[in-house]
Amino acid sequence: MTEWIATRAEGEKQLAAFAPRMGRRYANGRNTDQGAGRHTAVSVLSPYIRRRLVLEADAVAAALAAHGPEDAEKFVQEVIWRGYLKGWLERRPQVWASYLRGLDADLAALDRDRRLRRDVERAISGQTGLECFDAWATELVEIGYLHNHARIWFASIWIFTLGLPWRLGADFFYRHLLDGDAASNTLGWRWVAGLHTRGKPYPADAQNIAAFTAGRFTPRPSDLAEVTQGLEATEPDGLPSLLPLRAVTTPQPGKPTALLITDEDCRVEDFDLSAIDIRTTDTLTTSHLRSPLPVSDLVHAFEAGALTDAALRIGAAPVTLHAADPTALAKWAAASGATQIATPYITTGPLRDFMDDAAPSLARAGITFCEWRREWDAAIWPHATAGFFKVKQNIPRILNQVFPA
Ligand SMILES: Cc1cc2nc3c(=O)[nH]c(=O)nc-3n(C[C@H](O)[C@H](O)[C@H](O)COP(=O)(O)OP(=O)(O)OC[C@H]3O[C@@H](n4cnc5c(N)ncnc54)[C@H](O)[C@@H]3O)c2cc1C
Repeated sequence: MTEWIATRAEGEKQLAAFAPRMGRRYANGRNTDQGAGRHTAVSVLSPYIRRRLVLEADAVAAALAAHGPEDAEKFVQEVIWRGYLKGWLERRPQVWASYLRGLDADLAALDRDRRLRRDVERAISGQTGLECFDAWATELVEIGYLHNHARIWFASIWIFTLGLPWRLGADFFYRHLLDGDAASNTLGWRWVAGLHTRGKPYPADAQNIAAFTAGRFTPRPSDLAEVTQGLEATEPDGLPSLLPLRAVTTPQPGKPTALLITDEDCRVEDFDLSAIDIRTTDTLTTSHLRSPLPVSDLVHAFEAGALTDAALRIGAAPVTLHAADPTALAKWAAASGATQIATPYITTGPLRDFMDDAAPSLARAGITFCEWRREWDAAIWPHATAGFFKVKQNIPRILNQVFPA
């Protein structure tokens, strides 16, 4: 089993080690899934980037410094793709809410339907008999990471060959991926299903799998379903309308403050902490909120390590709150005399939902919930209104905003 060290220092060490490979080598090799323990053509930085133990801006700066804008283009685009998906879901949080409703319905069906339960159990335990799929299911559970191409093939086979409900597959990923992220995961599955770029589902193809797994897997074409249409018909109303970005209240200097660290962003030292009057600092564990089903121990362990590291870096004792009762947040802040909670911006997903549930008790206790939003997000999200193309066109402007001359 891979040993994951969930610290900023480890993430930055891996970033530095991968920087020489962020140029043409990445562009040419990134689509090949070499298998567990051999993912050297991609960075495997996602568990760090997901928690901002490594910043997107630092990864992009390293690529540009080592290779220049032309050769680093692919790597830069992939990192910005993450920001695009995050921004897209910020502008359409209804898609997250409908995922949750659909997942509840799918889990209820799983309880009722013995055959569905058997088929899902076979899929997630790697016992379908389809060698590549079974190997990816095992890699995901044992290591907590899958190559991007494997995620795409796996999702396509889950939906179209095995005919299983897509949200149960997304939930399986979310419970096991160390980089599990509401936007990247939900929208990744929706993209494969033909719900993101509507009408363009992704068909897993036997030849393509053989070519891009370096021959490790050679499924027969007849093993895989021919995909003639996606799941668009399940959402006849199309995509919900675009909402404005959520307004943010920034922490006020001078007000007694409870500083909250979550695995949404484990680099609180980047914000001007000296300007605020911090009365208490705590970490909040939230990984269990990813799913109604149990979340992998690897995910919990990575979160615990990241939170401890984040607290120690700012000289705070890593005291841990557990996100269970939303009213506990107001009690925790009030006990220290704080009138505001300060934390890095919380994006659409389970933690945001928890904070929404906490809002009434915070209001009753006179506590303002405040967030810092990073320049990286502010630069990308306004462009994340439709397809990636619009963001891609604006990459020079985005980079100018993040790295002013
Ligand atoms: C069905 C499905 C589910 C996915 N679920 C997640 C998820 O929960 N969390 C997650 O971070 N990514 C997810 N992805 C996107 C992508 O697969 C991973 O980000 C990538 O494989 C991470 O590996 P890496 O760090 O080696 O990537 P690299 O290729 O080294 O890329 C560098 C960084 O760019 C970002 N990135 C690269 N490709 C993508 C992409 N396609 N979408 C979004 N960001 C990208 C990541 O932050 C990554 O760490 C999903 C993709 C699919 C198809």
